[in-house]
Amino acid sequence: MRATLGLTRPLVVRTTAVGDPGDLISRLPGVAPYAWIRHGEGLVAWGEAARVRVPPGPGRFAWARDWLAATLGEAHVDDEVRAPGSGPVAFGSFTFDPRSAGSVLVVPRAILARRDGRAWFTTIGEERLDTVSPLGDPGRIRYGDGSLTAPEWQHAVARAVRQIQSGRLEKVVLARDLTAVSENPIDVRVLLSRLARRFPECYTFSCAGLVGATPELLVRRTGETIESLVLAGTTARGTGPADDVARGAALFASEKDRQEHACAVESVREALDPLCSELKVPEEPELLVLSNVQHLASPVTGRLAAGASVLDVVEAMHPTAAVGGTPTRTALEVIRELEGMNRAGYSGPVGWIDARGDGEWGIALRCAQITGSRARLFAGCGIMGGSDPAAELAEAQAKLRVMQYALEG
Ligand SMILES: C=C(O[C@@H]1C=C(C(=O)O)C=C[C@H]1O)C(=O)O
Repeated sequence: MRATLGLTRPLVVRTTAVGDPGDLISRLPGVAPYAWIRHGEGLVAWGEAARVRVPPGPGRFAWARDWLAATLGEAHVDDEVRAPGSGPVAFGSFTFDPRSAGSVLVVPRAILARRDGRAWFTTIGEERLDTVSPLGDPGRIRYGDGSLTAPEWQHAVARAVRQIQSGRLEKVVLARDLTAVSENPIDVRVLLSRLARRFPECYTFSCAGLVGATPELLVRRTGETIESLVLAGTTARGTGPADDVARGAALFASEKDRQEHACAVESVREALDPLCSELKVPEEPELLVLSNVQHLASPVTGRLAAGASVLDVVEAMHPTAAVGGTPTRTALEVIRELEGMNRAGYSGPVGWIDARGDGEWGIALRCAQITGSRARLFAGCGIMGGSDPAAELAEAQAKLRVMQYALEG
């Protein structure tokens, strides 16, 4: 059930305060990096003190929680920082579909972190900071169709629209994939630095080969406080400032996008309400402008009623209607029927949790699964009764450009 990778048990963990480490990503020593960075703050990590595949099924989050409790609970921890993300941390990626294999939790051997002007370094066993290997450029990239060609995917969108119009469901998110092969092996660190530079307001992440920059925070838990940023409703960036503003205004005025957004917000409210003594959901969304697209966004905050860890909250929330649909169960069926692919970790929860139960988890969007010199890129769109398949394809392509940029520079 669990791999100890040659380390003695219990894990011996030490966190020490360090001076400003500079750019966190440039401190990653080599292959298989872990990362969670926004505006230059967050965690980078490497090595594996413990790693586990989480078995698929409805009880997967509870299983992961038990594994974590057993692994981190018995650790000997010397933590002079005592902040969210100090001491031992597990990075994780869960598949979108509870039936799919591929969910994983990893406790790295070394974690370098910065938050609110403090920096620290956590080690499990003998790990040092000084072994950065040279970065490798992926070279030329060749793209190929994923599971469906563009016309096939548009056809799937049209079928979803008909199902919505017939009353089977209200909203469904349909995604597509694209394959890429690079000339040289892909150095994840190169992708991470490009993403963090171009999308500073997104969460640039890396966990077990799943790499991306997501704008969507599923949940951050800091003690009793939780925060979430719900996104749904998208338009392209304009050709200039005036066009940008006009497109943003049109997004706000679009009945279809407002309704699509309302479905996502409602799903988050329903999931969080039973866990919270206080929950603030804005009445009106705001606009989140990224370098490739603009989204309707609703920042939600809450106070947890009783001792739920961030993973408990993730369990209650996933999948929100930002990536599944409304109603959830029917949307999952329609996704399985129409998408023709396994989403794997795309649109699943990705993030980290510490031994106190604090952590940050995003929805794995604008991402790719990287294996050697191959990448599988993903993007999806919320489909409503009034959706136009060609417009949805264009939106998916705009979202795919995030990872195309990361690969090509
Ligand atoms: C599904 C994706 O994005 C989601 C869908 C959105 C939409 O349809 O408007 C917007 C943001 C995300 O919640 C994706 O990026 O792949």
